[in-house]
Amino acid sequence: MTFGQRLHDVIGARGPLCAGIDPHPSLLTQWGLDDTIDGLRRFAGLAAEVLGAEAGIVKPQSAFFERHGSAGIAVLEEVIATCREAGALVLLDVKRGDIGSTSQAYADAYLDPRSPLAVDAITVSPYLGFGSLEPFLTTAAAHDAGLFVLALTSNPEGPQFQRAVTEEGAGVGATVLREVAARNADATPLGSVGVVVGATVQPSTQRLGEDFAINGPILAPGVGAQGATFDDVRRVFGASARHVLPASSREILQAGPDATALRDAVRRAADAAGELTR
Ligand SMILES: O=C(O)c1cc(=O)[nH]c(=O)n1[C@@H]1O[C@H](COP(=O)(O)O)[C@@H](O)[C@H]1O
Repeated sequence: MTFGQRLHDVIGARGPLCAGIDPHPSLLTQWGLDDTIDGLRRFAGLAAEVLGAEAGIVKPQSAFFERHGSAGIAVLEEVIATCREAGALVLLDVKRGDIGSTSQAYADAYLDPRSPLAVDAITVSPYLGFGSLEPFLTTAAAHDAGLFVLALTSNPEGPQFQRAVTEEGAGVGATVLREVAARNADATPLGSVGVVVGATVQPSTQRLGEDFAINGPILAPGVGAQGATFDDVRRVFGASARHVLPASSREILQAGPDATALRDAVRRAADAAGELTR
């Protein structure tokens, strides 16, 4: 079953919320935990158990695990397993992208089911050119995994490059959207190649040819801590909002460490996200 098919099914069953697991040191402190491997294990363990049982998609942020070294990566492996056993798809946020031969090694690390870090999908960066993503695209297709290509990111610095115009006269972000749409042509019910477009972006650039009808999923981070709301998702994406995975990390996680409060927070977010598909 392709990633697009699995995603379509999980959205039908649980809704489109993408709940992030970002073990920020400040959140560990807020949960009464130390910024140590033990603190990370307890934080991420509870988050994976609760979010994995409620959200359709869970998105661990790799850097917050990597900063604890190899023991942190081992916790990430446990988080991936817990979420998948609980029925969620795991989208690992690693934002990889390199020359083709190196990208192949990254693709093997995250998309080949034989790897201990294999997940359902990862985030990738097209800064080395869309063609540099070919090893990711081929490997993802071979293993029924998914990709989310950065297009118009949620951070305020993004437009400097992403709204620049290429030699062909299109916006850089629009070019990413177009390339992804071509990859998803003919896929049913949903393509396996997604894009990242922040829920915070200003919908001012239709003149650069941005078209969100990519026949694939649109990851929209920025809901909550970065100031965007679920209403913003509807406003930014219009008719394409039903293919959007609104993503929120800190806003949900700060409800812990009480498991019931955390569960309530993710359910509230999942309900609001579900409204977008109606
Ligand atoms: O690829 C991402 O996940 C991502 C892309 C983007 O444009 N903006 C963005 O915030 N993210 C990630 O989404 C998460 C947002 O976290 P919160 O701001 O706490 O909800 C972080 O892990 C970011 O690294």
